[in-house]
Amino acid sequence: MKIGNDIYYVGVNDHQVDLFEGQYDVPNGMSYNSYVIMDEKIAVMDTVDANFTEEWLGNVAEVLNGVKPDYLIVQHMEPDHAANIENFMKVYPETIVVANTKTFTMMENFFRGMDLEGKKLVVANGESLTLGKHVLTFVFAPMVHWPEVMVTYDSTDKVLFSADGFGKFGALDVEEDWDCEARRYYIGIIGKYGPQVQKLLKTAATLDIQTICPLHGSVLTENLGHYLEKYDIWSSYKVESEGVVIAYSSVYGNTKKAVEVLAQKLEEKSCPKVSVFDLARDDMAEAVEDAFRYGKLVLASITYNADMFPFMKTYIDHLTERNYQNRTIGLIENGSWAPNAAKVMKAEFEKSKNITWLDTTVKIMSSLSEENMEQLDQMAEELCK
Ligand SMILES: Cc1cc2nc3c(=O)[nH]c(=O)nc-3n(C[C@H](O)[C@H](O)[C@H](O)COP(=O)(O)O)c2cc1C
Repeated sequence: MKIGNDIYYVGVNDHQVDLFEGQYDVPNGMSYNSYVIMDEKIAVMDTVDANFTEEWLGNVAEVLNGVKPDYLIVQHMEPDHAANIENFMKVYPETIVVANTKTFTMMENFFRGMDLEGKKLVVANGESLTLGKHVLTFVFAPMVHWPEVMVTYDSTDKVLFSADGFGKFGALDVEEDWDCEARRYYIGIIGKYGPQVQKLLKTAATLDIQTICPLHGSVLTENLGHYLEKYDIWSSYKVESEGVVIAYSSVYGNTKKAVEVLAQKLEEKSCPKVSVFDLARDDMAEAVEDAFRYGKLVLASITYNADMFPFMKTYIDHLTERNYQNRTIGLIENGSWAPNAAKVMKAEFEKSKNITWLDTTVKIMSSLSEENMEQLDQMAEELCK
């Protein structure tokens, strides 16, 4: 695939991956993107995952068509992109590896014994490399999402090679909505680093960008304002859409019943969107994604050894770890002798910024009482205000 005049896509699709980054379900697989810029000097942008060495080297060789590459530019050391640096250098030993100091340090640790003596070009933030027609400028983007990350701007074709930024789950041979899987990817993987992404967006706003080439997911060529706006919303922790997420943990079904009653009441009141998650069974990353997408959240948990249920604890950890803020939360607890889940769930958000708590907390003793039904009514009323 050709992008612009001299840029070629040489990435691969992965449909074998079981969990991406050890935790994310990727039903439509994953793509590991890599690009070749053919100019007077030839640059290869990043490598791919260790399971795709031959396929990727084949893609690169096809584009090179017998010519030797001059540079291998390494924007990010995470192994899904960087695993083949040594393999590449074995095939093309005269290549100069272009990276920043932090990247080279990580490279030494990942590839012990790889000798890059005389084959390193250490670049500084804002430094440029001229390939011929193409001038590449390196912009450091620490913690988007590792500390060594840099993105690369090609001012000739107005392309931003954005590393993991603007990436998504899903292989490129599967058609799917960008927003949904890019949001789940962003919130899950980069969500913690909103301020760093905001900083990068400010730099990006000063550049004339016509194409974004991320390391995962589609190359973005049209309507770039849409993607930039989404990244601005996500990285500033703003509410993206009106709606209520209800996340629950239930063993015997009574807390689940309360959640169903609440969801029905909200729908009767024409709540714009109600998104319900059983935290033991549904995709945790999607439940996290939706909590950041919508403005209101209800957490419903049984009391479990004077604490909340373990899946709920994990869920709240995922939220607070990613700086969950600027939102409204309501609580439903259940217990058969000393319900305590609401108190412990609330305490988890002590350090979270700008959380509004619903006045109504629903306290269930084993099964739903008439009073609980009224409380659920009040809760629905508050959520729909
Ligand atoms: C392992 C375990 C520990 C529990 N610990 C408590 C507890 O500390 N306090 C309490 O009031 N109930 C406790 N319960 C009882 C449940 O919270 C209670 O039965 C609740 O109504 C279950 O709701 P559900 O029908 O949605 O599963 C415990 C239950 C289990 C299985």
